[in-house]
Amino acid sequence: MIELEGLTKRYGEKVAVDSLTFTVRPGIVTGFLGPNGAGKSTTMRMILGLDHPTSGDVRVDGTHYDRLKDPLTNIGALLEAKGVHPGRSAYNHLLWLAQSNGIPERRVREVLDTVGLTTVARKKAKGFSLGMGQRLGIAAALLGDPRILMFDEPVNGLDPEGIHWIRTLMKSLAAQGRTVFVSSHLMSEMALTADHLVVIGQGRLLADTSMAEFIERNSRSYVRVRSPQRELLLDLLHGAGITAVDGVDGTLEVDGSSAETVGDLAARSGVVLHELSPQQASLEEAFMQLTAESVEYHAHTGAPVPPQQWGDTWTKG
Ligand SMILES: Nc1ncnc2c1ncn2[C@@H]1O[C@H](COP(=O)(O)OP(=O)(O)OP(=O)(O)O)[C@@H](O)[C@H]1O
Repeated sequence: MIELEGLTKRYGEKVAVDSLTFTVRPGIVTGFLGPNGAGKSTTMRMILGLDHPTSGDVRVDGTHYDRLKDPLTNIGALLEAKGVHPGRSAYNHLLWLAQSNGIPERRVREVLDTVGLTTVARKKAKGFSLGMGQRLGIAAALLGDPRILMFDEPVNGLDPEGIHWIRTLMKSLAAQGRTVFVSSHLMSEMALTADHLVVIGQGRLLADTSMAEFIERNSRSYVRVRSPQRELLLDLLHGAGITAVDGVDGTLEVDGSSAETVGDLAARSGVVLHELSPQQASLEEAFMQLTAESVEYHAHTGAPVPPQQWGDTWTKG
């Protein structure tokens, strides 16, 4: 479990992390989302004791990180896929980490196998691709068999097979009862991986909710209808008190009504339909729109969007 309480980090005038209070629980994958510069990496660095909070507190399984004995056996983290001496092989990098944390050498071979780097284990890290570097970072996080795992943008640089692999890995680690905390700015990726979401914007907490609740609140569902008798259909819908708006290519988008209701209504009046399909707007669209709005606002006025405003839009959908 990771517990944050009023966690705050200022860099001069800049408030990078602003009074964050939330708990990351075991047994599930918790996604940590927010646009670029929202404060995700700074928060993760404070969890690992790499940055000191200006105020507030953060605990890893009830203890401050710097009081953990052999920290790799409590919490494993992938922060950025650098931190590896370029002249050192993957094997030696992991061996060095293992020895400094009291971890047996056989574990090095196990994690290399888990991440699929066994065949290149003796190659120097400087020849590694971005994806291989990510896998090595993940191997290091797994080395101490920790109960808590934290990944900062783990799919960066991975190909589709690699993305699928890390998604499956995170879910299986959570299914083993571990705490899995993973940051991303990609809503679509999180929708496939996370059970719970913590969303921040400009350092502040905007949402701390289950994925199911988040989807229900933020994805718009509607029925797309296409008819050669569009005006007649519109009159029918309005007459029945059903709202429809213009969609793409002459279609209508009907909110708050089922496909069955619209189909029955049209059939009773002999209106021909060429399409009748339930639609669900993706969470990625909602996330991109909110992010884009905030970026655009910055560009036009130079004034930051108050995080609460973003949060209100976000949570009310
Ligand atoms: N060492 C530092 N000195 C000054 N400002 C910093 C420092 N580290 C981070 N910041 C600022 O704090 C804010 C939060 O940055 P952070 O890297 O935590 O965001 P992020 O959500 O991880 O972004 P990204 O998705 O782009 O990685 C940004 O405005 C960043 O410029």
